[in-house]
Amino acid sequence: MHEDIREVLLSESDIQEKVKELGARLTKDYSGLNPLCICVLKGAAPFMSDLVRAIDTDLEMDYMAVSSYGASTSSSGVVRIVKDLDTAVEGRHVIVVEDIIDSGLTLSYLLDLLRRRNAASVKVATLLDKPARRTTGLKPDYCGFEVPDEFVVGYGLDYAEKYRNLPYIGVLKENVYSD
Ligand SMILES: O=P(O)(O)OC[C@H]1O[C@H](OP(=O)(O)OP(=O)(O)O)[C@H](O)[C@@H]1O
Ligand code: HPA
Repeated sequence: MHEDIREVLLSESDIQEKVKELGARLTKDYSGLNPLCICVLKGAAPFMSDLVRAIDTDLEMDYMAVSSYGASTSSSGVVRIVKDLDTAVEGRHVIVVEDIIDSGLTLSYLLDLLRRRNAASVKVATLLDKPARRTTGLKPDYCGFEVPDEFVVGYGLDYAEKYRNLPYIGVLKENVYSD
């Protein structure tokens, strides 16, 4: 285990088992629909990469990067597109793939945008959901795990760009924040 981690919340095998389960549900729901899976960079990249390999039907992949104006997404709710999609979403069945939904503001913005672009359907698949912090009415359609109101890292999730490569999800030791 990494020396900065206080506690592992979800082990590598917990995550991989859940990814298989979500992949099986998505296979059933999207067979024949050629869905467009949209990865919200950077955090969702490991989940997206594992999830698409657990989906056994034709699909396409695209990537979007967003960032908040000013202090933080959670306070302003204003989101800027840093990298837009290469694919036209009009008429497509879209699955937005996220690592975590916290306040829900990033996703609310993205869902609005995709609906305005006339996607045939827009659903959300997230590995983690932190409902305690939600400021919007947003609920994921496919969710791996609910997590408590703690800052989590690993499997794509970072603190100051670190820990994204951990194969598990954990909570940092207090001294990491003060160092
Ligand atoms: O529900 P919210 O409060 O909007 O928070 C969730 C968003 O925050 C994280 O991204 P972040 O902006 O940290 O970028 P990253 O994926 O590049 O780490 C995460 O990947 C979600 O996109
Ligand atoms: O708990 C979290 N960890 C990392 N990034 C995040 N972005 C929103 N919530 C989190």
